Amino acid sequence: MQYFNVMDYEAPAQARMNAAHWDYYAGGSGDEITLHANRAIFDHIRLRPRMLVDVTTCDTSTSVLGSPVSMPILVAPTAQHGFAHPEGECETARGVGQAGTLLTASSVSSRRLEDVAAAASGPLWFQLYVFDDNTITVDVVQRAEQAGYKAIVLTVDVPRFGNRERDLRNAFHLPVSANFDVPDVTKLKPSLTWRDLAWLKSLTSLPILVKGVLTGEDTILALEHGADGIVVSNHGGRQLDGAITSLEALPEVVEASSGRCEVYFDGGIRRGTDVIKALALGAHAVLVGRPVLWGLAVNGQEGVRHVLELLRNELELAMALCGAPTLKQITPTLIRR
Ligand SMILES: Cc1cc2nc3c(=O)[nH]c(=O)nc-3n(C[C@H](O)[C@H](O)[C@H](O)COP(=O)(O)O)c2cc1C
Ligand SMILES: O=C(O)C(=O)c1ccccc1
Repeated sequence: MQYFNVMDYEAPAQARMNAAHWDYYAGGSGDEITLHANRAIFDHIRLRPRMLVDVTTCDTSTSVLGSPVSMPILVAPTAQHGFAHPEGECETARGVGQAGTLLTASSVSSRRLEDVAAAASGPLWFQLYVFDDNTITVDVVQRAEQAGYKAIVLTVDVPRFGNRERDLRNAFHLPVSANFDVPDVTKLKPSLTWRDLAWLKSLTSLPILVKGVLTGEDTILALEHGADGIVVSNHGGRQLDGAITSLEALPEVVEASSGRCEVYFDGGIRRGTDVIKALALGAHAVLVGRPVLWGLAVNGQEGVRHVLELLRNELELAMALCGAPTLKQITPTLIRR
């Protein structure tokens, strides 16, 4: 089997995995309208390439909140990598490190955050879910800081767990996280508000990104409450079905941020040309969720590395064909109005 693009990993990953675990990874909420729209929207955005620019070398390297990475393509937090590989997030971390980029480790993982850090060779961010018991948050944030994670990514689009009908049909329940002793990880704190961001900031000196913002209004609130970065995301179509796609939301978030913080993007990235479109609309970098899990399931760290390397090579080619040999040259003029 040869893998020419990241989609080539999807069916082989499904074939290797338990069916209920596959559905958990693949699925969205409700009618999966937002899940599908996240992909479809990219087809409606067309590029305006420029010609006769010297593209002998196209440089994909950048830095994210100060950490150098080989490409503006990071790994999104996804729960329970143990469904895809016995070594779970430790194996993912090895592959991500080989690709020279950054892993956002989920709160809800098969391996402890300290073990993931020990396996990593590149920078890490820690994704935070807040549960009712504040002592869990205090403990996990301090441990992440201690273990060398470079930022906290607070996910704000799960006041309640989305309606994942595939999981209901499969009678699938998430196992406990290796990180903390919470019996039901889907019972997040529904009373969480912007004011808790200030409390979170008091717990750590790490920068805090807010993940799951889809409006200019919330971008302004996030910045007012001390956010150091935004991740535009609809949670891969797994929370509010019918929510706006991340790509549609991106311009208003970028505008509302008015250059005060780095704006990140996730949802539906499967091609280098998807990356260039998100960057042209103002994303500093993108995060990739499911394709990394496919690579992990098919071929462990090597699969993770290859999925990321495929995207990097496609981005590099797209830069050349757009006449944008540096990331700085990827601007809104690349997008048809
Ligand atoms: C199986 C799975 C588990 C996820 N778990 C988390 C999580 O623990 N925390 C979080 O903030 N987002 C989680 N997400 C959302 C991803 O971070 C990301 O927003 C989304 O997957 C991006 O879309 P993509 O899969 O199309 O690239 C999860 C997504 C998937 C598919
Ligand atoms: O499955 C998810 O998308 C997810 O983000 C999540 C939320 C709470 C617990 C475990 C995973």
